[in-house]
Amino acid sequence: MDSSLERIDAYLVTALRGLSGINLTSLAEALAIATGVTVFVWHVVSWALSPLRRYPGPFLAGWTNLWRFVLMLKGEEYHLTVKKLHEKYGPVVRTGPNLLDIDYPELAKVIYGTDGKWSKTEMYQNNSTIIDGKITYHLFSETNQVIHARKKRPVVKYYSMSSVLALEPKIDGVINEFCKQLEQRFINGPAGPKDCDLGEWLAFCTWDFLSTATFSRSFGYLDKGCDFDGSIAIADTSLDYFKAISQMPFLDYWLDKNPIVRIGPANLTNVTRIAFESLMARIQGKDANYDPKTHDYLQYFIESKKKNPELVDDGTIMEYLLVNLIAGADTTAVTIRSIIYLCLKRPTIYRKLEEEILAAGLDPERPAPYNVARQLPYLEAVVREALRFHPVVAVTMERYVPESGVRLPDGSFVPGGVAIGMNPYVVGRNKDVFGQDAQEFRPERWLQAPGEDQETYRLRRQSMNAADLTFGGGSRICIGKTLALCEVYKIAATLIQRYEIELADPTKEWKVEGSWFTRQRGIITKLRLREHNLF
Ligand code: HEM
Repeated sequence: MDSSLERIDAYLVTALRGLSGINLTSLAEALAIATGVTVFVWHVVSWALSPLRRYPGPFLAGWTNLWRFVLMLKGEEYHLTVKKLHEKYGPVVRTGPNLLDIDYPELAKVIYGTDGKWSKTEMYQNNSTIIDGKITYHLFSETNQVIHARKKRPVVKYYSMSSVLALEPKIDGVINEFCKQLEQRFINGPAGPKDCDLGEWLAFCTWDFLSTATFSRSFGYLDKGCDFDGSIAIADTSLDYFKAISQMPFLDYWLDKNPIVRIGPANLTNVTRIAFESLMARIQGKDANYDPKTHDYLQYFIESKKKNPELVDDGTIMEYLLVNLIAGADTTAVTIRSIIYLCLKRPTIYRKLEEEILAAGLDPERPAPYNVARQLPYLEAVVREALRFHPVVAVTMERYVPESGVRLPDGSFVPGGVAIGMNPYVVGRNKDVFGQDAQEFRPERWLQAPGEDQETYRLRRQSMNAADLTFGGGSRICIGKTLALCEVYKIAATLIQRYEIELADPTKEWKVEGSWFTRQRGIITKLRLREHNLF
């Protein structure tokens, strides 16, 4: 035993002597070169063997995801660049070593289908939190279709039309507060009328609305008139992080999910605290904000736990609460901003919309009822067109091709495991579906044209509906679509019937930031109460 230890000892000494003879700088250089060569060879081999080699796209994108990561970091450019690439290369563009961005509306129902075969890629997984040391995914970020279905089943019915309409009194309460604040601050204030950053106020309204609909407690942005706890700004920063990191998802494990030092965007601490406090108070029967006469999502989720104890626990309820707030507030604000701004920029369209809303016989003292606003054909056309023209989500919504592969309309075959996706911005401008003027904002495209027969209109509308990915599609379609549209119709109709709205400087353009939520800034307006509202 002793002699073998001595032998190992002697061996180590010799080895160390040998190492000390080597120039450490040369060793480091050699290692760096070897690593570089290995990475290079690996890239060349992967590139040469890739089944996606035949598809056109930016040269760098075929080699590394850094191309799209950097593009996203730059901000506003992503969807515009991808659109230009489609104009240059056609319907299939390779935007990553394993990613194709396609503009084949006829495949929308296949890729975003209900059969559960096309799963989301890892790009979604970064939108997650660590709970008890474990990364936890929610309805939006869960990529496993079976687990996703298990999460969705207990709550999906609470987003149906009847459940949403049961919340209408709550929506009305927030719209009344919104109008009260606008009038006090920008119309009837002590210093007289003032310009209003309507875009910013719409965010205060939709955040307060979502918290009221979710746990009967307003965050208080409308009352305070500012992002007083910084949550709206944190949500923006988190999305900026998410949009870039989702292009190279593994980076998230070094940054946000780093177990040693977390290097990610700030957490939505205040939002999480309020959600947690509301849950605890409600379970203990001490929630003073809750009026059992009108339900809210927290109550729906508690009900779902009672009915499905094997699927829903308090942790799952927290997930449901937070995803409502994260996914539901800014998205709705972006949509209402688009409706108001895009129409105000085109006075003929705005006047037509105004005339229709003013002729609808709405009670000027109350927020527009959803069932009336939803029946206005021109408002419907404007909402559809605003979502198409300025989709809230303008990234490639990636899905993995199932094992069986898929044949594209150009005849080429894409094997299983490749990531494919469509971008609502690109597909929404497809000229075959939306017409030669797809680049224009023209709500009339959603209406029957003069002289167009009923059947032609039906088919045209059907193909536009099929290509409309503004709320995603299939089993992963936006769960909050009905809730969002109820809010959108009510707020747009109420604002237009109650106020004369003008852009403070009609020559000024808004500024669009980002692609995961194309949020806009700089919608500065002048508001005046309409005569009939001077009660
Ligand atoms: C006008 C407003 C909204 C728009 C345009 C919108 C858009 C979208 C889109 C495009 C997706 C699919 C993303 C993908 O597959 O990559 C999505 C998913 C989702 N949205 Fe929305 N959304 C809106 C409002 C809301 C609201 C109000 C809520 C909740 C209260 C919500 C909750 C969700 C959730 C949970 C998902 C993931 C669904 C799943 O994967 O099962 N959204 N949304």
